[in-house]
Amino acid sequence: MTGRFISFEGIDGAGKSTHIQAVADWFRARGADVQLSREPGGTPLAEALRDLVLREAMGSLTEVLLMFAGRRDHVETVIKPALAAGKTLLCDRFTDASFAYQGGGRGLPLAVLDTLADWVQEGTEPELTLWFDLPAEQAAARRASAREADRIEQLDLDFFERVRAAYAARAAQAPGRIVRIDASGTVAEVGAAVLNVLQARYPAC
Ligand SMILES: Nc1ncnc2c1ncn2[C@@H]1O[C@H](COP(=O)(O)OP(=O)(O)O)[C@@H](O)[C@H]1O
Ligand SMILES: Cc1cn([C@H]2C[C@H](O)[C@@H](COP(=O)(O)OP(=O)(O)O)O2)c(=O)[nH]c1=O
Repeated sequence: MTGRFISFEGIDGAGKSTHIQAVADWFRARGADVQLSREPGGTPLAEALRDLVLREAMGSLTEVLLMFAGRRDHVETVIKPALAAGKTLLCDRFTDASFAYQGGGRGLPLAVLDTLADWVQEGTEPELTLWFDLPAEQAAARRASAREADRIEQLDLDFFERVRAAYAARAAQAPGRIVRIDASGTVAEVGAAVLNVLQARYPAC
């Protein structure tokens, strides 16, 4: 039995977390065994690494190695077993975030990221990625009224525009997997766009 692996991406404040629960409800209403997870994090070890990476000052290469170290543990101990058990695994961020943040934002060479992704994922890849796309300025305004900024969220608008551009480049390379959601509308409008994608993608559900 092989489950479904769906990831949620976008710059901080784009609205991923707001919509992931509705997607879980949509699949559950259709009989799926849904499991939610997130990166960085998703296992006790990876959550400990998340605390470090979002708080401690470090270089870009250290940052990406910690992201992929956590991802390896997550893939091995959570994602692969969930898919083997036929579950629908919804993950708040996955490897596209490393290409966007550490590749686009920090400027690390994409060849390094490709190698890390090959080693760490061993072919485990989302079948669908919902990319919540929003201008950096609008995302920053949403974040400002919602929460205190962590180490990465404190970076400037230019950083987040580079991250956004890197997501766009990833989407252009994987048009069958990554679906862009215009996240600039109201919560209801964005939610409707998400449901449209699900209905088109899983008509038999
Ligand atoms: N479409 C929207 N319009 C206005 N505010 C929104 C919208 N979607 C989410 N928000 C708010 O913006 C903030 C960030 O949303 P969140 O879902 O946490 O983003 P992310 O998980 O992508 O960082 C939250 O306070 C949320 O309530
Ligand atoms: C998975 C991943 C996340 N990140 C960053 C994006 C976010 O700024 C941060 C934490 O992600 P996230 O949990 O989505 O933050 P929030 O719920 O506060 O929006 O980690 C990377 O830089 N690289 C990665 O590979």
